[in-house]
Amino acid sequence: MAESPPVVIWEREVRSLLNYSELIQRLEWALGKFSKRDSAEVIQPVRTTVPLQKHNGFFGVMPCYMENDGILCTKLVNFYNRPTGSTLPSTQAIVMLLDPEYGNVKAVMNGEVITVMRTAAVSAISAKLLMRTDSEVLTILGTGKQATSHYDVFTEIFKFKEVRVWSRSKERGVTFAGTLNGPVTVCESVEEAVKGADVIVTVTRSTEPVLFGQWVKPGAHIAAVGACRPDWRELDDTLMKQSVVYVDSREGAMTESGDVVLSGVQVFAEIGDLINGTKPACKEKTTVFKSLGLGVEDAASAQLVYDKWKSNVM
Ligand SMILES: NC(=O)C1=CN([C@@H]2O[C@H](COP(=O)(O)OP(=O)(O)OC[C@H]3O[C@@H](n4cnc5c(N)ncnc54)[C@H](O)[C@@H]3O)[C@@H](O)[C@H]2O)C=CC1
Ligand SMILES: O=C(O)C1=NCCCC1
Repeated sequence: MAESPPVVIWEREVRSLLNYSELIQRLEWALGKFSKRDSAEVIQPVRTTVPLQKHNGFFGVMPCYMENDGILCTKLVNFYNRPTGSTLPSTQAIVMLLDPEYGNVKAVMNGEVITVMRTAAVSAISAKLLMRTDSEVLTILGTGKQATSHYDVFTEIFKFKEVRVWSRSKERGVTFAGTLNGPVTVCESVEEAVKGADVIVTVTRSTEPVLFGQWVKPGAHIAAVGACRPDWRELDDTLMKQSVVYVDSREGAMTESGDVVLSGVQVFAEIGDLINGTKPACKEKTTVFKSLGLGVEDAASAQLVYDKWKSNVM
């Protein structure tokens, strides 16, 4: 019997099928499985990245197999360091869900929505586990797509008294603030934005440190999302060295994170270790969660989209 052609689930539909509360649950489940290093649970190599030198970008391939759950998936993602003012997209992605037994592609999905939402949801998981319970001030550095998704999930699941944003251009900061569903303070400098902040999200395309340890309040939690190449930085050595460092994947961090590799710090634990209860959450210390993005996050998110799509059509 010939298999059916893949279903195509595109941007608007993916967005309508995903919500942060279900996504967070699925991602906690997936990250916990990932950190068990049990090949029947998750096989997920570090992303293969091909440089697109001529276009100042990278092509990433992110496969993942969850045997016990029958989930086989890959994401193809292109990401670029576009010059300021470029109108070309900085990230493009598709996610493919396959049948592990038959081998066919079951679904092809828009990957940009999955990427922005799952990344923000994982940062929110890190904050749930690592920020102090009395946290009041959230700062977001960067005003792109990830800044929006991080604002959305952090304000949906936590109650901050103040949210601050910073962009290299004040004008962009003000424009960005106008797109959000709530009040934010637009700051002139990173130092002003992070002074006294309890939680700091870095979502820039910078390749040099933008956040310096001397400005960060002891005990703050930092979700560091940009700088996904081994020679790129968002955080300086001082901040890395004064923090307890958590990552999504140890192998990924040692291969892809300039903040980890170039500062020479030891990774303390994976977020999945916290979820599994095999490593402690050092909430009283300054904590950095270095996020790079994992195929297992895309696989869990895509399966959620597919399950919900199927339940709608049946
Ligand atoms: N950890 C993960 O799982 C993922 C990480 N990323 C990374 O997150 C970062 C943000 O992604 P998007 O919001 O999609 O990008 P975007 O292009 O939509 O926004 C980037 C932001 O960074 C700012 N920026 C650019 N160069 C800068 C510099 N030198 N210093 C300070 N700010 C600068 C831009 O003005 C803009 O506000 C990127 O580095 C991207 O590669 C993206 C997807 C997943
Ligand atoms: O996980 C992802 O997807 C990405 N991570 C870093 C760079 C852009 C895409």
